[in-house]
Order: sequence, then structure tokens, then C-alpha cells
Amino acid sequence: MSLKIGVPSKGRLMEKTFDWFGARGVTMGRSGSDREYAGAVEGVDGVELVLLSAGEIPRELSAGRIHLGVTGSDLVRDKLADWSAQVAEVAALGFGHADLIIAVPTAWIDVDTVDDLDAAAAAFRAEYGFRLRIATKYHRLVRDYLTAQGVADYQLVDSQGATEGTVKNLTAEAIADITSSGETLRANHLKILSDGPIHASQATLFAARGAEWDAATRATLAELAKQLGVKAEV
Ligand SMILES: Nc1ncnc2c1ncn2[C@@H]1O[C@H](COP(=O)(O)OP(=O)(O)OP(=O)(O)O)[C@@H](O)[C@H]1O
Ligand SMILES: O=P(O)(O)OC[C@H]1O[C@H](OP(=O)(O)OP(=O)(O)O)[C@H](O)[C@@H]1O
Repeated sequence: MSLKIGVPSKGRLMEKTFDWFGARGVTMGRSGSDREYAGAVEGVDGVELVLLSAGEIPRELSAGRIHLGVTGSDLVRDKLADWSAQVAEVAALGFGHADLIIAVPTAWIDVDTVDDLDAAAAAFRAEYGFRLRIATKYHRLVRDYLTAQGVADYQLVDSQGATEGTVKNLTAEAIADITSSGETLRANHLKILSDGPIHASQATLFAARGAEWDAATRATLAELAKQLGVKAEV
């Protein structure tokens, strides 16, 4: 059986993933045209490339349909319950850095921390009769974080894109989203709570604990890990 490795098929992580492996002597590329989601790996025998959306890689790892996968550490933590029981972190790849943060309108001069947000949420509910809305696609990470911080008087509203626009559009009062340059937040008159990020994400190589690891795939993993200069234990 060959070892299946899932890598992002497009978007901001794809090229840098190819570069990271290429710099270590493992060449990845699409096998056909730009539109074909099949790929080839050269440099280590027995590795099969599977091109997938970054957002789907956590689920494919969890199901054991791929042995290894590259995606953002934020996506694995958010999409998988008890993620570390399902996947092992093999290597942080040093690119795709982005912080998952909570942001509120710049005009909220009394709100700078999560504690302030907690107070504002209570006041909001008293005044408007419904819970303050936080727009996000990171439901698990945000919920776990706010629970740990003792914040309960809020509701999450789902936003799968253009999340910073929800405040202006009056569908949320605050947002929780990924930021890297901060440009999108600034452009939408939002400021980050000062407590630090919920999660500092980067592209990471994961191994699926539940994939079928037979003697052949284990041998391929050992060879690949040696070539990449990483330690891989599943
Ligand atoms: N502005 C940004 N700068 C750097 N990294 C980012 C930024 N926004 C998101 N990311 C990271 O990129 C990863 C997601 O990549 P991308 O947006 O290309 O995938 P996706 O939205 O899942 O794409 P797809 O539509 O293929 O599923 C996440 O891990 C996220 O942390
Ligand atoms: O801090 P910045 O450098 O401005 O980047 C942050 C933006 O990048 C991501 O959006 P993406 O480009 O993936 O689009 P999306 O809104 O469709 O998620 C993220 O959701 C932010 O909106």
C-alpha cells in the first residue's frame, strides 16, 4: 500500500507546501493540467499525492483516508473534536502564519480585553434583550476559548467569509477571525482584543493516527521523515 499525503490543491498554502517539500528533495506537482486534482511525488518511493481543499484535510485525516496531510493548525483544532487524539503533529512548516483573534468596533472605547467584552455582553443583553453576536467560522475554537475565559453571555453566528463585514452589515456586534497583516480589520474599523490570540496558526504537517499503517507505509514514513529531517511518530 502506498502512503497517501494530502496537500492543499489551491489557495495560499499550496505553492508554499510544494516549495517546502521541494527544498528538502521531495518534488510535488500536479500530474496533469492545472485543473486536475491528481499529483505526483518524486524523491521518495511509495508516496501518493492527494490534492484537497485545505479545509477538508482535517476530515480526511480523521477518517484515515490519507496518512499525512498539510493544512493550517487552526483548521485541525477547529474541525476535529479532541484533535490530538486523532492526529499527530509531525512538523510546523514555518509559513501560513495567521492569528485567530476576537475583534470589536474601534468605537467601543471601553472594550479592550475579554473581561471588558464580558461586561459589554451583559450590558448588551440587558439593553437589547438578546445576546451579543460574534460572527465566525471557527465555532469550536471560539466557544472553547470563551468558556475557558468565563464568558457566556454571547451567541455565535456563522460566517464563512467576509466576516469583518458582518459588523457593518449589522448581523453581528463582534467577530472572531484569522488575521495576518491586520489590513482587513483596519479597513472595517475593528480592533483586536488585547489578551493575545486564541490560536497562532501556521501550516503544519499532520499524521493520521487512525489511518491504516501497515509495514510498507511505516517504512515509507520513516524514509520520508528522514528525507524531510523531521521526526514522525504515529
Ligand atoms: N490572511 C491570511 N494570511 C495567512 N494565512 C491565512 C490568512 N487567512 C487564512 N489563512 C490560513 O490559511 C489556511 C486556509 O487557507 P485557504 O484560505 O487557502 O483555504 P480554504 O479557505 O480552506 O480554501 P478552500 O476554499 O480551498 O477550502 C488557514 O489555515 C488559515 O489560517
Ligand atoms: O489580516 P489580513 O492580512 O487582512 O487577512 C485577513 C483576512 O484573510 C482571510 O480572508 P480570506 O482572504 O481567506 O477571505 P474570506 O473572507 O473569504 O475568508 C481572513 O478571513 C481575513 O478576512
